[in-house]
This record gives sequence, structure tokens and C-alpha cells, in this order.
Amino acid sequence: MSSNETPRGPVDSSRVPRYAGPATFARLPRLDEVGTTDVAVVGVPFDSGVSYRPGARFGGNAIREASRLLRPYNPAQDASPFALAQVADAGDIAANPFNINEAVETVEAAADELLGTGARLMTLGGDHTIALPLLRSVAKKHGPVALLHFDAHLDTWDTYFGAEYTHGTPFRRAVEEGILDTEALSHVGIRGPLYGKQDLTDDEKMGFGIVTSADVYRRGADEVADQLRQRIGNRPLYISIDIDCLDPAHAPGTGTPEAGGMTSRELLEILRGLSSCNLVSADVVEVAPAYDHAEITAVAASHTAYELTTIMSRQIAEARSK
Ligand SMILES: N=C(N)NCCCC(=O)O
Ligand SMILES: [Zn+2]
Ligand SMILES: [Zn+2]
Repeated sequence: MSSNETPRGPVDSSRVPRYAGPATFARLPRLDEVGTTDVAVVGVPFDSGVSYRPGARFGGNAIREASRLLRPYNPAQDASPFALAQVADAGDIAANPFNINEAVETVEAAADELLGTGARLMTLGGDHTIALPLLRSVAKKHGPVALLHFDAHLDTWDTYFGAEYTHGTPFRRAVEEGILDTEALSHVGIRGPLYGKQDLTDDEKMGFGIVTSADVYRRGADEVADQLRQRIGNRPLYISIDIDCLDPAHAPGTGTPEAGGMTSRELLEILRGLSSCNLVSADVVEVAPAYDHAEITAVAASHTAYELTTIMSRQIAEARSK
């Protein structure tokens, strides 16, 4: 969208019932209906990198279905994200389920193409493997980026069954490849059993700071967001959200659930506290609808993507008004 065009927004749910018609994210237009977009919401139906329960390949469409109930004004950030900038649903990236290396290349190439049009990406996963090719693509454009990673798990392990590209290893690969700004790396929501204490030492050596799930509970969302914001400054920021950062009570539909997690309220509040950060792209991954109940997880994920999209749209509008 050029700066003087009005963005095309979602289908009006006071005229067309929100449960009617095929689902796009937030009932927004498809990318082919608008030509170009400022924020591309893109699905990656890929889950061949998982270590436990499969099913996140269906996550993107579950989030789209649950997002029918989102409304156009976001009071928590005082913004109408779909009026401030064009947001459109770019459909799915067709990644090979039988060849992880090829899938990783496909995701990177598709992300290159979308980012090349000037769009920011709001990716709906898929398992966490896909964060690596997305980060590669974002780093080609912005250089090494700050990373804020919400997850129960570190995802900085080395290999599984000798495989380098899995959902437990994307951030170790990213550090090895030099595509992250090691001055500004944080995990939020970490908890649960590890393979050994070495996991933590290795992670720290890579440059990560950890805010555990219990830290969020004890210190509160505002203080955590303040601390994260200070660490990130105005660096280009990528946010990767594994929905298992939430407690299984708030997100049962996921492949590797861990007890003792954050509430969806805490996650959304931390994100709102980061609204001034320079968010260049983001993902929400690991939604596995087969284990979900009454769309609990998909609703939480759709609201999470809504807050992230709002941050991006506000920044795009602010940059244009300067
Ligand atoms: N990224 C997610 N969701 N999980 C990683 C868990 C890896 C493991 O099974 O040790
Ligand atoms: Zn996880
Ligand atoms: Zn993860």
C-alpha cells in the first residue's frame, strides 16, 4: 500500500456474520485482493521438526478460524491496526513435509519474497523449526536482530537424532550463523525439566537472558516488559512466540506442554508493554488444534497475533507521519 491509499480492512461483522465465508486472519483481505501489503500474515503448515506430539501443521488455519471474533479497534494499544496500515492474509507457504532441509529453504525463499515487497511478516506456525529460516530472511534485510523468544523451552539444543533443524534447535543455529544481535537476546516463560544443567550454561554462553515463568508471576508483566524494553532499545526486533509459553490451562493445544506457565493475560500485557519497540517481524508457533478444547489455544494465539500486528501497524503509521 502506498502512503496515500486507505487500507482495505476486515469484512464488516455487523453486515456479514463473522462465521460466514472462508477464514482469513481477522477476516482481512487476501494479499491477492490488495496487491501489496504493509503486514503480511502468512501460514506455515509444517510440523516435521517436532520431538513429541505432531499436529502444528494445522495451527495456522486454527488461528485463522479463531480470529473471526477479533474486532478492528484495539483499546489496550489505543489503535485500529487494520486502518493504520494495510494488513493482509498472504496464505500459506507450501513446505515439503518429507524433507526438513528443503522445507527450511522453501520458508526462507518465501519470506525473502514477502519481505522484499517491503512487508513485515506475521507468521502463523507450524512448529518452531520455522523460526530459523524466518530469522535468516529478516537478518538479510536488517542485519543481526534482537530476539525476544516466548517459550517454555530454550530451543537452543544442539541436535535431535543427529538432525540440526528441529523445533528444539532453531536458536542455536541462528546464533551459530551470526544472524542474531547477541547483545539483546531473551527467553521469556522458561520452565520445566531440562536434559542437564549444561543446557543453561550453553544457553547463557550464546548470550541469552532468561525470564522464567515464575519471574513473570513474581515480578509482574509491567516490570518484565520494562526490563525487556531497556535491553532491546531501538534495535530491529523479532518476536517469536511458542504458544507453549502459556500454561496448559491457557494453551492445551500444543505438542510439548509444560506445567506452571504464564497466563494469556500476562503474555498479552507484556506484549502491550513493548508497543514502542521496532518490531520488524514476528511468529506464533506450536498451536496443535488436535489437543485443543473449545479453541482455547487458537483464541489465545489469535489475540497474541493481533497484539503483534497492532505493534507493527502503529510503527508503520508513525514512520509515515514523520
Ligand atoms: N519448541 C518446542 N515446542 N519444544 C521443544 C522441545 C524439545 C524437546 O523435546 O526437548
Ligand atoms: Zn516450547
Ligand atoms: Zn519452541
